[in-house]
Amino acid sequence: MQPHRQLFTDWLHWTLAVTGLASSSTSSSSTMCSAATAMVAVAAAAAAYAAYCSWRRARDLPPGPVGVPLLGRLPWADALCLHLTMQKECQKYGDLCSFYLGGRLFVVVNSYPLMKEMLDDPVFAGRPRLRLFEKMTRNCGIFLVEGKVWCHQRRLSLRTLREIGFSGSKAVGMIEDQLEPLLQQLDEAAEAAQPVKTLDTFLLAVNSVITEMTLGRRFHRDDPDFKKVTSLIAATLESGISETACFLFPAAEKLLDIIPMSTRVFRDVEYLNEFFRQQIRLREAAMPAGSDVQPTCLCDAYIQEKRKAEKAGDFETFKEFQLIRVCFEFYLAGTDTTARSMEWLLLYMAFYPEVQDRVQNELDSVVGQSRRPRMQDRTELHYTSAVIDETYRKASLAAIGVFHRSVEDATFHGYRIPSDAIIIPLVYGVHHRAEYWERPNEFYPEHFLDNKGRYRSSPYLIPFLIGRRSCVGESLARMEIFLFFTAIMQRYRVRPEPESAAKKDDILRGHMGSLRVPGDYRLIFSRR
Ligand code: HEM
Repeated sequence: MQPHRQLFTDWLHWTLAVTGLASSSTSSSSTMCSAATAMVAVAAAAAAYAAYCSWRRARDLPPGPVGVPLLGRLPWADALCLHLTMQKECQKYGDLCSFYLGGRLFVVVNSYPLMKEMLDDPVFAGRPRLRLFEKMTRNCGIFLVEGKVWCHQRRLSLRTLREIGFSGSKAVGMIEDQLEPLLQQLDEAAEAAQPVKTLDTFLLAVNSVITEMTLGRRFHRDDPDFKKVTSLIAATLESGISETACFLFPAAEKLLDIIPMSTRVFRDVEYLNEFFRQQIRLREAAMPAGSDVQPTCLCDAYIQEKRKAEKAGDFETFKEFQLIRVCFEFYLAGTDTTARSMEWLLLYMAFYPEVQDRVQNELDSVVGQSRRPRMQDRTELHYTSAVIDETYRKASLAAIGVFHRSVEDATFHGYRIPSDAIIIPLVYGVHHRAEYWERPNEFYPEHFLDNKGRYRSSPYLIPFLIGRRSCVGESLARMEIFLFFTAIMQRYRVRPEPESAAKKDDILRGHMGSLRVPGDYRLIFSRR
Protein backbone atom coordinates (compact mmCIF):
# COMPACT_ATOMS: atom_id res chain seq x y z
CA MET A 1 0.00 0.00 0.00
CA GLN A 2 1.31 3.49 -0.85
CA PRO A 3 2.25 5.51 2.26
CA HIS A 4 -0.42 8.20 1.71
CA ARG A 5 -3.09 5.56 1.26
CA GLN A 6 -1.89 3.80 4.44
CA LEU A 7 -2.12 7.10 6.29
CA PHE A 8 -5.64 7.65 5.02
CA THR A 9 -6.70 4.12 6.04
CA ASP A 10 -5.22 4.64 9.51
CA TRP A 11 -6.99 7.94 9.73
CA LEU A 12 -10.30 6.39 8.71
CA HIS A 13 -9.89 3.57 11.24
CA TRP A 14 -9.10 6.10 13.92
CA THR A 15 -12.16 8.16 13.02
CA LEU A 16 -14.39 5.13 13.01
CA ALA A 17 -12.98 4.02 16.31
CA VAL A 18 -13.56 7.41 17.89
CA THR A 19 -17.13 7.55 16.66
CA GLY A 20 -17.70 4.01 17.86
CA LEU A 21 -18.59 2.57 14.47
CA ALA A 22 -15.61 0.26 14.39
CA SER A 23 -16.45 -1.15 17.78
CA SER A 24 -17.44 -4.80 17.69
CA SER A 25 -19.78 -4.21 20.59
CA THR A 26 -23.34 -5.21 19.87
CA SER A 27 -24.75 -3.41 22.84
CA SER A 28 -28.47 -2.99 23.22
CA SER A 29 -28.48 0.88 22.84
CA SER A 30 -31.53 2.39 21.16
CA THR A 31 -31.94 2.53 17.36
CA MET A 32 -32.03 6.38 17.43
CA CYS A 33 -28.75 6.51 19.19
CA SER A 34 -27.16 4.23 16.59
CA ALA A 35 -28.55 6.34 13.76
CA ALA A 36 -27.10 9.52 15.28
CA THR A 37 -23.79 7.81 15.79
CA ALA A 38 -23.84 6.63 12.20
CA MET A 39 -24.53 10.15 10.94
CA VAL A 40 -21.70 11.60 12.98
CA ALA A 41 -19.45 8.88 11.69
CA VAL A 42 -20.38 9.54 8.08
CA ALA A 43 -19.79 13.28 8.57
CA ALA A 44 -16.46 12.60 10.22
CA ALA A 45 -15.46 10.20 7.45
CA ALA A 46 -16.43 12.81 4.83
CA ALA A 47 -14.40 15.46 6.65
CA ALA A 48 -11.49 13.05 6.91
CA TYR A 49 -11.75 12.28 3.22
CA ALA A 50 -11.87 15.99 2.31
CA ALA A 51 -8.83 16.60 4.51
CA TYR A 52 -7.09 13.63 2.91
CA CYS A 53 -7.83 14.98 -0.57
CA SER A 54 -6.49 18.41 0.28
CA TRP A 55 -3.42 16.86 1.92
CA ARG A 56 -2.90 14.77 -1.19
CA ARG A 57 -3.29 17.79 -3.41
CA ALA A 58 -0.77 19.72 -1.36
CA ARG A 59 1.87 16.97 -1.29
CA ASP A 60 5.22 18.10 -2.73
CA LEU A 61 3.86 21.50 -3.74
CA PRO A 62 5.99 24.55 -2.92
CA PRO A 63 5.39 25.42 0.76
CA GLY A 64 2.71 27.88 1.66
CA PRO A 65 -0.11 28.77 4.01
CA VAL A 66 -3.09 26.47 4.46
CA GLY A 67 -6.47 27.96 3.70
CA VAL A 68 -10.02 26.88 4.40
CA PRO A 69 -12.01 24.35 2.35
CA LEU A 70 -13.40 25.72 -0.93
CA LEU A 71 -12.06 29.24 -0.40
CA GLY A 72 -8.39 28.49 0.21
CA ARG A 73 -6.62 31.67 1.30
CA LEU A 74 -9.35 33.89 -0.11
CA PRO A 75 -10.53 35.18 3.30
CA TRP A 76 -6.98 36.47 3.92
CA ALA A 77 -6.50 38.11 0.52
CA ASP A 78 -6.80 41.87 0.40
CA ALA A 79 -7.41 42.64 -3.26
CA LEU A 80 -6.10 46.20 -2.87
CA CYS A 81 -2.67 45.09 -1.67
CA LEU A 82 -2.24 41.56 -2.96
CA HIS A 83 1.38 42.35 -3.77
CA LEU A 84 2.11 42.95 -0.08
CA THR A 85 0.23 39.85 1.07
CA MET A 86 2.17 37.73 -1.41
CA GLN A 87 5.46 39.34 -0.44
CA LYS A 88 4.78 38.49 3.22
CA GLU A 89 3.90 34.86 2.39
CA CYS A 90 7.14 34.51 0.41
CA GLN A 91 9.14 36.01 3.25
CA LYS A 92 7.60 33.39 5.52
CA TYR A 93 7.57 30.30 3.29
CA GLY A 94 10.34 30.89 0.78
CA ASP A 95 10.93 32.33 -2.67
CA LEU A 96 8.69 29.75 -4.24
CA CYS A 97 5.45 29.67 -2.33
CA SER A 98 2.04 28.20 -3.13
CA PHE A 99 -1.55 28.47 -1.90
CA TYR A 100 -5.09 28.08 -3.10
CA LEU A 101 -7.37 31.01 -3.83
CA GLY A 102 -10.79 29.56 -4.41
CA GLY A 103 -10.27 26.51 -6.58
CA ARG A 104 -7.05 27.73 -8.18
CA LEU A 105 -3.54 26.84 -7.17
CA PHE A 106 -1.22 29.87 -7.23
CA VAL A 107 2.56 29.59 -7.23
CA VAL A 108 4.36 32.83 -6.40
CA VAL A 109 7.98 33.31 -7.37
CA ASN A 110 9.88 36.01 -5.54
CA SER A 111 13.55 35.87 -6.46
CA TYR A 112 15.27 37.00 -9.64
CA PRO A 113 17.16 33.75 -10.45
CA LEU A 114 14.10 31.54 -9.87
CA MET A 115 11.90 33.91 -11.88
CA LYS A 116 14.36 33.99 -14.75
CA GLU A 117 14.61 30.21 -14.85
CA MET A 118 10.85 29.81 -14.70
CA LEU A 119 9.93 32.44 -17.27
CA ASP A 120 12.52 31.09 -19.73
CA ASP A 121 10.91 27.66 -19.51
CA PRO A 122 8.17 26.92 -22.10
CA VAL A 123 6.32 24.83 -19.49
CA PHE A 124 5.50 28.03 -17.59
CA ALA A 125 4.75 30.18 -20.63
CA GLY A 126 1.01 29.53 -20.73
CA ARG A 127 -1.74 31.96 -19.82
CA PRO A 128 -4.69 31.17 -17.53
CA ARG A 129 -7.32 29.26 -19.46
CA LEU A 130 -10.77 30.73 -19.12
CA ARG A 131 -13.82 30.19 -21.25
CA LEU A 132 -14.37 33.90 -20.94
CA PHE A 133 -11.00 34.57 -22.61
CA GLU A 134 -11.63 31.90 -25.21
CA LYS A 135 -14.98 33.46 -26.10
CA MET A 136 -13.40 36.87 -26.47
CA THR A 137 -10.18 35.95 -28.22
CA ARG A 138 -11.30 32.94 -30.30
CA ASN A 139 -7.70 31.80 -29.86
CA CYS A 140 -6.36 34.86 -31.65
CA GLY A 141 -3.92 37.63 -30.70
CA ILE A 142 -0.87 37.46 -28.45
CA PHE A 143 -1.63 38.33 -24.85
CA LEU A 144 -4.03 35.58 -23.88
CA VAL A 145 -3.13 32.75 -26.21
CA GLU A 146 -0.53 30.00 -26.08
CA GLY A 147 1.30 27.53 -28.25
CA LYS A 148 1.79 27.93 -31.97
CA VAL A 149 -0.63 30.85 -32.40
CA TRP A 150 1.08 32.85 -29.64
CA CYS A 151 4.57 32.03 -30.89
CA HIS A 152 3.74 33.00 -34.45
CA GLN A 153 1.79 36.19 -33.70
CA ARG A 154 4.35 37.40 -31.17
CA ARG A 155 7.23 36.86 -33.58
CA LEU A 156 5.36 38.52 -36.41
CA SER A 157 4.38 41.59 -34.43
CA LEU A 158 7.91 42.05 -33.05
CA ARG A 159 9.36 41.72 -36.53
CA THR A 160 6.81 44.14 -37.96
CA LEU A 161 7.40 46.71 -35.24
CA ARG A 162 11.13 46.51 -35.91
CA GLU A 163 10.87 46.62 -39.69
CA ILE A 164 8.50 49.57 -39.83
CA GLY A 165 10.67 51.44 -37.36
CA PHE A 166 8.41 51.38 -34.33
CA SER A 167 11.30 50.52 -32.09
CA GLY A 168 13.26 53.47 -33.48
CA SER A 169 13.07 56.62 -35.55
CA LYS A 170 9.49 56.29 -36.77
CA ALA A 171 8.18 55.90 -33.24
CA VAL A 172 10.18 58.92 -32.13
CA GLY A 173 8.48 61.02 -34.80
CA MET A 174 5.03 59.87 -33.71
CA ILE A 175 5.77 60.54 -30.06
CA GLU A 176 7.17 63.99 -30.79
CA ASP A 177 3.99 64.80 -32.75
CA GLN A 178 1.95 64.04 -29.65
CA LEU A 179 4.10 66.26 -27.46
CA GLU A 180 2.71 69.48 -28.88
CA PRO A 181 -0.95 68.91 -27.89
CA LEU A 182 0.15 67.36 -24.60
CA LEU A 183 2.22 70.40 -23.62
CA GLN A 184 -0.57 72.67 -24.79
CA GLN A 185 -2.95 71.00 -22.34
CA LEU A 186 -0.43 71.36 -19.53
CA ASP A 187 0.19 75.00 -20.53
CA GLU A 188 -3.51 75.68 -20.09
CA ALA A 189 -3.50 74.02 -16.67
CA ALA A 190 -0.36 75.98 -15.71
CA GLU A 191 -1.80 79.29 -16.84
CA ALA A 192 -4.97 78.74 -14.84
CA ALA A 193 -2.91 77.40 -11.89
CA GLN A 194 -5.51 74.67 -11.96
CA PRO A 195 -4.72 71.46 -10.01
CA VAL A 196 -4.89 68.51 -12.39
CA LYS A 197 -4.91 64.74 -12.47
CA THR A 198 -2.63 63.93 -15.36
CA LEU A 199 -3.86 60.45 -16.31
CA ASP A 200 -6.32 61.49 -19.03
CA THR A 201 -3.80 63.81 -20.67
CA PHE A 202 -1.29 60.97 -20.96
CA LEU A 203 -3.89 58.42 -22.00
CA LEU A 204 -4.89 60.60 -24.91
CA ALA A 205 -1.28 61.02 -26.02
CA VAL A 206 -0.34 57.33 -25.83
CA ASN A 207 -3.62 56.24 -27.41
CA SER A 208 -2.84 58.47 -30.35
CA VAL A 209 0.62 56.92 -30.72
CA ILE A 210 -0.83 53.38 -30.68
CA THR A 211 -3.54 54.37 -33.18
CA GLU A 212 -0.97 55.62 -35.64
CA MET A 213 1.25 52.61 -35.10
CA THR A 214 -1.49 50.02 -35.56
CA LEU A 215 -4.00 51.67 -37.91
CA GLY A 216 -1.78 54.20 -39.66
CA ARG A 217 -4.08 57.12 -39.05
CA ARG A 218 -4.68 59.98 -36.68
CA PHE A 219 -7.93 60.91 -35.06
CA HIS A 220 -8.70 64.36 -33.83
CA ARG A 221 -8.81 64.35 -30.04
CA ASP A 222 -12.47 65.34 -30.16
CA ASP A 223 -13.43 62.76 -32.76
CA PRO A 224 -16.46 60.96 -31.27
CA ASP A 225 -15.30 57.52 -32.50
CA PHE A 226 -11.87 57.99 -30.99
CA LYS A 227 -13.34 59.24 -27.73
CA LYS A 228 -15.66 56.26 -27.53
CA VAL A 229 -12.86 53.78 -28.28
CA THR A 230 -10.64 55.40 -25.64
CA SER A 231 -13.35 55.22 -23.01
CA LEU A 232 -14.33 51.62 -23.87
CA ILE A 233 -10.70 50.51 -23.67
CA ALA A 234 -10.49 52.09 -20.21
CA ALA A 235 -13.77 50.43 -19.17
CA THR A 236 -12.58 47.03 -20.44
CA LEU A 237 -9.41 47.38 -18.39
CA GLU A 238 -11.33 48.41 -15.31
CA SER A 239 -13.74 45.53 -15.60
CA GLY A 240 -10.97 43.42 -14.03
CA ILE A 241 -11.79 40.36 -16.04
CA SER A 242 -9.10 38.34 -14.31
CA GLU A 243 -10.67 39.10 -10.97
CA THR A 244 -14.04 37.60 -11.68
CA ALA A 245 -15.41 34.65 -9.77
CA CYS A 246 -14.93 32.52 -12.87
CA PHE A 247 -11.22 32.90 -12.50
CA LEU A 248 -11.02 31.69 -8.92
CA PHE A 249 -13.78 29.13 -9.20
CA PRO A 250 -13.36 27.34 -12.52
CA ALA A 251 -16.61 25.46 -11.90
CA ALA A 252 -18.48 28.79 -12.07
CA GLU A 253 -17.29 29.13 -15.65
CA LYS A 254 -20.01 26.75 -16.76
CA LEU A 255 -22.45 29.54 -15.98
CA LEU A 256 -21.00 31.46 -18.89
CA ASP A 257 -22.48 28.95 -21.24
CA ILE A 258 -25.96 29.97 -20.19
CA ILE A 259 -25.21 33.71 -20.07
CA PRO A 260 -25.67 35.22 -23.53
CA MET A 261 -22.90 37.42 -24.93
CA SER A 262 -24.81 40.49 -23.89
CA THR A 263 -23.09 41.49 -20.67
CA ARG A 264 -21.51 44.94 -20.74
CA VAL A 265 -17.96 43.76 -21.14
CA PHE A 266 -18.86 41.54 -24.12
CA ARG A 267 -20.86 44.34 -25.70
CA ASP A 268 -17.89 46.68 -25.33
CA VAL A 269 -15.49 44.12 -26.73
CA GLU A 270 -17.79 43.50 -29.70
CA TYR A 271 -18.03 47.25 -30.35
CA LEU A 272 -14.24 47.54 -30.30
CA ASN A 273 -13.83 44.49 -32.54
CA GLU A 274 -16.19 46.11 -35.05
CA PHE A 275 -14.30 49.40 -34.86
CA PHE A 276 -11.00 47.65 -35.64
CA ARG A 277 -12.64 45.56 -38.37
CA GLN A 278 -13.82 48.70 -40.15
CA GLN A 279 -10.45 50.39 -39.86
CA ILE A 280 -8.68 47.29 -41.20
CA ARG A 281 -11.06 47.11 -44.16
CA LEU A 282 -10.37 50.75 -44.98
CA ARG A 283 -6.63 50.01 -45.08
CA GLU A 284 -7.25 46.89 -47.14
CA ALA A 285 -9.33 48.82 -49.67
CA ALA A 286 -6.60 51.43 -49.97
CA MET A 287 -4.04 48.75 -50.77
CA PRO A 288 -4.79 47.27 -54.20
CA ALA A 289 -4.08 43.56 -54.62
CA GLY A 290 -0.60 42.91 -55.95
CA SER A 291 0.77 46.21 -54.67
CA ASP A 292 3.85 45.91 -52.57
CA VAL A 293 3.99 49.45 -51.22
CA GLN A 294 6.09 49.92 -48.13
CA PRO A 295 3.78 49.27 -45.12
CA THR A 296 3.44 52.25 -42.83
CA CYS A 297 1.61 50.61 -39.95
CA LEU A 298 1.09 47.24 -38.32
CA CYS A 299 -2.18 46.82 -40.20
CA ASP A 300 -0.55 47.26 -43.64
CA ALA A 301 2.19 44.80 -42.79
CA TYR A 302 -0.34 42.20 -41.69
CA ILE A 303 -2.47 42.69 -44.78
CA GLN A 304 0.56 42.07 -46.97
CA GLU A 305 1.49 38.95 -45.00
CA LYS A 306 -2.11 37.78 -45.18
CA ARG A 307 -2.19 38.12 -48.96
CA LYS A 308 1.10 36.25 -49.31
CA ALA A 309 -0.14 33.45 -47.03
CA GLU A 310 -3.47 33.18 -48.86
CA LYS A 311 -1.67 32.86 -52.17
CA ALA A 312 0.13 29.90 -50.65
CA GLY A 313 -3.21 28.43 -49.51
CA ASP A 314 -2.98 29.43 -45.83
CA PHE A 315 -6.22 31.13 -44.81
CA GLU A 316 -5.80 30.68 -41.08
CA THR A 317 -2.58 32.31 -39.87
CA PHE A 318 -3.46 35.88 -40.85
CA LYS A 319 -7.22 35.73 -40.74
CA GLU A 320 -8.83 39.10 -40.10
CA PHE A 321 -9.67 38.36 -36.50
CA GLN A 322 -5.98 37.83 -35.69
CA LEU A 323 -5.27 41.36 -36.77
CA ILE A 324 -8.30 42.71 -34.90
CA ARG A 325 -7.05 41.07 -31.70
CA VAL A 326 -3.44 42.22 -32.11
CA CYS A 327 -4.55 45.85 -32.63
CA PHE A 328 -6.94 45.58 -29.70
CA GLU A 329 -4.29 44.09 -27.42
CA PHE A 330 -1.77 46.79 -28.26
CA TYR A 331 -4.29 49.31 -26.99
CA LEU A 332 -5.08 47.27 -23.89
CA ALA A 333 -1.46 46.48 -23.06
CA GLY A 334 0.18 49.69 -24.19
CA THR A 335 -1.93 52.64 -23.12
CA ASP A 336 -2.81 52.46 -19.43
CA THR A 337 0.65 51.04 -18.58
CA THR A 338 2.52 53.90 -20.23
CA ALA A 339 0.15 56.61 -18.99
CA ARG A 340 0.30 55.28 -15.42
CA SER A 341 4.11 55.20 -15.54
CA MET A 342 4.07 58.90 -16.45
CA GLU A 343 1.67 59.55 -13.61
CA TRP A 344 4.02 57.88 -11.09
CA LEU A 345 7.04 59.77 -12.46
CA LEU A 346 5.41 63.16 -12.02
CA LEU A 347 4.17 62.23 -8.56
CA TYR A 348 7.68 61.29 -7.44
CA MET A 349 8.95 64.59 -8.84
CA ALA A 350 6.23 66.52 -7.02
CA PHE A 351 6.88 64.78 -3.70
CA TYR A 352 10.70 64.82 -4.01
CA PRO A 353 11.44 68.41 -5.10
CA GLU A 354 15.17 67.99 -4.47
CA VAL A 355 15.23 65.14 -7.03
CA GLN A 356 13.24 67.32 -9.45
CA ASP A 357 15.89 70.08 -8.97
CA ARG A 358 18.66 67.70 -9.96
CA VAL A 359 16.76 66.43 -13.03
CA GLN A 360 16.11 70.00 -14.18
CA ASN A 361 19.70 71.11 -13.56
CA GLU A 362 20.94 68.19 -15.62
CA LEU A 363 18.48 68.93 -18.44
CA ASP A 364 19.48 72.60 -18.41
CA SER A 365 23.14 71.76 -18.75
CA VAL A 366 22.84 68.94 -21.33
CA VAL A 367 19.89 70.17 -23.45
CA GLY A 368 19.24 73.80 -22.47
CA GLN A 369 15.99 75.58 -23.33
CA SER A 370 16.49 76.20 -27.04
CA ARG A 371 15.40 72.73 -28.22
CA ARG A 372 13.48 69.70 -26.97
CA PRO A 373 15.29 66.73 -25.43
CA ARG A 374 16.02 63.92 -27.92
CA MET A 375 16.60 60.20 -27.51
CA GLN A 376 20.30 60.74 -28.24
CA ASP A 377 20.55 62.89 -25.10
CA ARG A 378 19.84 59.86 -22.97
CA THR A 379 23.49 58.82 -22.80
CA GLU A 380 24.34 62.20 -21.22
CA LEU A 381 21.32 62.37 -18.91
CA HIS A 382 22.62 60.03 -16.21
CA TYR A 383 20.62 61.29 -13.27
CA THR A 384 17.41 61.64 -15.28
CA SER A 385 17.76 58.06 -16.56
CA ALA A 386 18.33 56.86 -12.98
CA VAL A 387 15.17 58.68 -11.84
CA ILE A 388 13.10 57.00 -14.56
CA ASP A 389 14.42 53.55 -13.61
CA GLU A 390 13.95 54.20 -9.91
CA THR A 391 10.33 55.11 -10.63
CA TYR A 392 9.82 51.86 -12.56
CA ARG A 393 11.22 50.04 -9.51
CA LYS A 394 9.43 51.90 -6.77
CA ALA A 395 6.07 52.07 -8.54
CA SER A 396 6.24 48.43 -9.70
CA LEU A 397 3.26 49.00 -11.93
CA ALA A 398 2.73 45.31 -12.78
CA ALA A 399 3.33 44.47 -9.11
CA ILE A 400 2.09 40.88 -9.34
CA GLY A 401 3.25 40.54 -12.94
CA VAL A 402 0.91 39.14 -15.51
CA PHE A 403 -0.29 35.63 -14.68
CA HIS A 404 1.35 32.69 -16.39
CA ARG A 405 0.16 29.09 -16.38
CA SER A 406 2.00 25.79 -16.21
CA VAL A 407 0.94 24.00 -19.36
CA GLU A 408 1.82 20.53 -18.04
CA ASP A 409 2.80 18.79 -14.79
CA ALA A 410 6.31 19.84 -13.88
CA THR A 411 8.95 19.58 -11.20
CA PHE A 412 10.75 22.79 -10.33
CA HIS A 413 13.57 22.85 -7.79
CA GLY A 414 12.22 19.60 -6.31
CA TYR A 415 8.64 20.84 -6.01
CA ARG A 416 5.64 19.55 -7.92
CA ILE A 417 3.89 22.16 -10.01
CA PRO A 418 0.78 20.63 -11.50
CA SER A 419 -0.57 21.53 -14.89
CA ASP A 420 -2.84 24.59 -14.81
CA ALA A 421 -1.24 26.19 -11.75
CA ILE A 422 -1.25 30.00 -11.95
CA ILE A 423 2.29 31.35 -11.83
CA ILE A 424 2.76 34.80 -10.33
CA PRO A 425 6.08 36.50 -11.02
CA LEU A 426 6.15 38.85 -8.04
CA VAL A 427 7.71 41.91 -9.66
CA TYR A 428 7.08 43.97 -6.53
CA GLY A 429 8.99 41.40 -4.43
CA VAL A 430 12.08 41.45 -6.68
CA HIS A 431 11.94 45.26 -6.79
CA HIS A 432 11.97 45.48 -2.98
CA ARG A 433 14.51 42.86 -1.90
CA ALA A 434 17.23 44.01 0.43
CA GLU A 435 19.72 41.66 -1.31
CA TYR A 436 19.30 43.55 -4.59
CA TRP A 437 18.77 47.15 -3.48
CA GLU A 438 20.65 49.31 -1.03
CA ARG A 439 17.53 51.10 0.20
CA PRO A 440 14.63 48.97 -1.04
CA ASN A 441 11.85 50.95 0.61
CA GLU A 442 13.03 54.45 -0.28
CA PHE A 443 12.84 56.43 -3.49
CA TYR A 444 16.58 56.47 -4.16
CA PRO A 445 17.72 57.14 -7.77
CA GLU A 446 21.31 56.37 -6.67
CA HIS A 447 20.36 52.68 -7.07
CA PHE A 448 21.06 53.29 -10.74
CA LEU A 449 24.23 55.41 -10.49
CA ASP A 450 27.81 54.24 -10.10
CA ASN A 451 30.22 56.00 -7.77
CA LYS A 452 31.08 58.49 -10.51
CA GLY A 453 27.43 59.47 -10.86
CA ARG A 454 27.08 57.71 -14.20
CA TYR A 455 23.91 55.77 -15.02
CA ARG A 456 24.16 51.99 -14.60
CA SER A 457 21.33 49.57 -15.24
CA SER A 458 20.39 46.72 -12.93
CA PRO A 459 19.34 43.19 -13.95
CA TYR A 460 16.92 43.21 -11.01
CA LEU A 461 14.81 45.94 -12.56
CA ILE A 462 12.06 44.01 -14.38
CA PRO A 463 9.02 46.28 -14.99
CA PHE A 464 8.44 44.65 -18.40
CA LEU A 465 9.20 41.20 -17.00
CA ILE A 466 11.71 38.79 -18.49
CA GLY A 467 11.74 35.55 -20.40
CA ARG A 468 9.61 34.20 -23.21
CA ARG A 469 6.57 36.40 -22.74
CA SER A 470 8.27 39.64 -21.76
CA CYS A 471 6.61 42.84 -22.96
CA VAL A 472 6.45 43.28 -26.73
CA GLY A 473 6.16 47.07 -26.43
CA GLU A 474 9.09 47.69 -24.07
CA SER A 475 11.20 49.81 -26.41
CA LEU A 476 8.21 51.91 -27.53
CA ALA A 477 7.11 52.47 -23.92
CA ARG A 478 10.64 53.44 -22.85
CA MET A 479 10.86 55.98 -25.68
CA GLU A 480 7.46 57.49 -24.91
CA ILE A 481 8.25 57.80 -21.24
CA PHE A 482 11.71 59.31 -21.79
CA LEU A 483 10.53 61.88 -24.33
CA PHE A 484 7.36 62.89 -22.47
CA PHE A 485 9.09 63.08 -19.10
CA THR A 486 12.12 65.10 -20.21
CA ALA A 487 9.98 67.53 -22.24
CA ILE A 488 7.73 68.14 -19.21
CA MET A 489 10.62 68.56 -16.79
CA GLN A 490 12.31 70.98 -19.16
CA ARG A 491 9.23 73.20 -19.21
CA TYR A 492 7.40 72.94 -15.88
CA ARG A 493 7.88 72.85 -12.19
CA VAL A 494 5.44 70.39 -10.70
CA ARG A 495 4.16 70.26 -7.12
CA PRO A 496 1.25 68.69 -5.26
CA GLU A 497 -1.72 70.87 -4.41
CA PRO A 498 -1.87 71.42 -0.61
CA GLU A 499 -4.51 68.75 0.08
CA SER A 500 -2.52 66.17 -1.89
CA ALA A 501 0.72 67.25 -0.20
CA ALA A 502 -0.81 66.29 3.13
CA LYS A 503 -1.63 62.82 1.80
CA LYS A 504 1.82 62.03 0.38
CA ASP A 505 2.15 58.61 2.04
CA ASP A 506 -1.35 57.46 1.07
CA ILE A 507 -0.90 58.62 -2.50
CA LEU A 508 2.46 56.94 -2.95
CA ARG A 509 1.31 53.76 -1.20
CA GLY A 510 -1.27 53.35 -3.96
CA HIS A 511 -3.34 50.24 -4.40
CA MET A 512 -3.74 47.32 -6.77
CA GLY A 513 -6.20 47.07 -9.60
CA SER A 514 -4.99 45.33 -12.72
CA LEU A 515 -1.98 47.68 -12.21
CA ARG A 516 -0.59 49.31 -9.09
CA VAL A 517 -1.98 52.83 -9.18
CA PRO A 518 -1.42 55.87 -6.95
CA GLY A 519 -4.00 57.27 -4.55
CA ASP A 520 -6.18 60.20 -5.57
CA TYR A 521 -4.08 63.33 -6.18
CA ARG A 522 -3.93 66.72 -7.89
CA LEU A 523 -0.77 68.35 -9.22
CA ILE A 524 -0.01 71.98 -10.00
CA PHE A 525 2.14 72.81 -13.01
CA SER A 526 3.95 76.12 -13.38
CA ARG A 527 6.10 77.24 -16.31
CA ARG A 528 9.79 77.38 -15.41
C1 HEM B 1 5.34 51.17 -19.15
C2 HEM B 1 4.67 50.50 -20.03
C3 HEM B 1 4.53 48.99 -20.04
C4 HEM B 1 4.72 48.09 -19.03
C5 HEM B 1 5.17 48.36 -17.59
C6 HEM B 1 4.44 46.78 -19.58
C7 HEM B 1 4.55 45.60 -18.88
C8 HEM B 1 4.25 44.36 -19.39
C9 HEM B 1 4.31 43.14 -18.64
C10 HEM B 1 4.73 43.02 -17.18
C11 HEM B 1 3.93 42.14 -19.47
C12 HEM B 1 3.77 40.66 -19.12
C13 HEM B 1 4.97 39.83 -19.48
C14 HEM B 1 4.78 38.39 -19.10
O1 HEM B 1 3.66 37.90 -19.05
O2 HEM B 1 5.78 37.72 -18.81
C15 HEM B 1 3.61 42.72 -20.75
C16 HEM B 1 3.19 42.00 -21.86
C17 HEM B 1 2.83 42.57 -23.05
N1 HEM B 1 2.94 43.90 -23.40
FE1 HEM B 1 3.59 45.39 -22.19
N2 HEM B 1 4.06 46.91 -20.89
C18 HEM B 1 4.10 48.25 -21.22
C19 HEM B 1 3.83 48.81 -22.45
C20 HEM B 1 3.44 48.12 -23.58
C21 HEM B 1 3.21 48.69 -24.89
C22 HEM B 1 3.42 50.17 -25.25
C23 HEM B 1 2.78 47.67 -25.71
C24 HEM B 1 2.40 47.69 -27.17
C25 HEM B 1 2.73 48.55 -28.04
C26 HEM B 1 2.76 46.46 -24.91
C27 HEM B 1 2.39 45.22 -25.40
C28 HEM B 1 2.46 44.05 -24.67
C29 HEM B 1 2.05 42.76 -25.19
C30 HEM B 1 1.45 42.48 -26.58
C31 HEM B 1 2.30 41.83 -24.18
C32 HEM B 1 2.01 40.33 -24.22
C33 HEM B 1 3.27 39.55 -24.51
C34 HEM B 1 3.02 38.06 -24.56
O3 HEM B 1 2.08 37.57 -23.95
O4 HEM B 1 3.81 37.37 -25.22
N3 HEM B 1 3.17 46.77 -23.64
N4 HEM B 1 3.83 44.08 -20.69
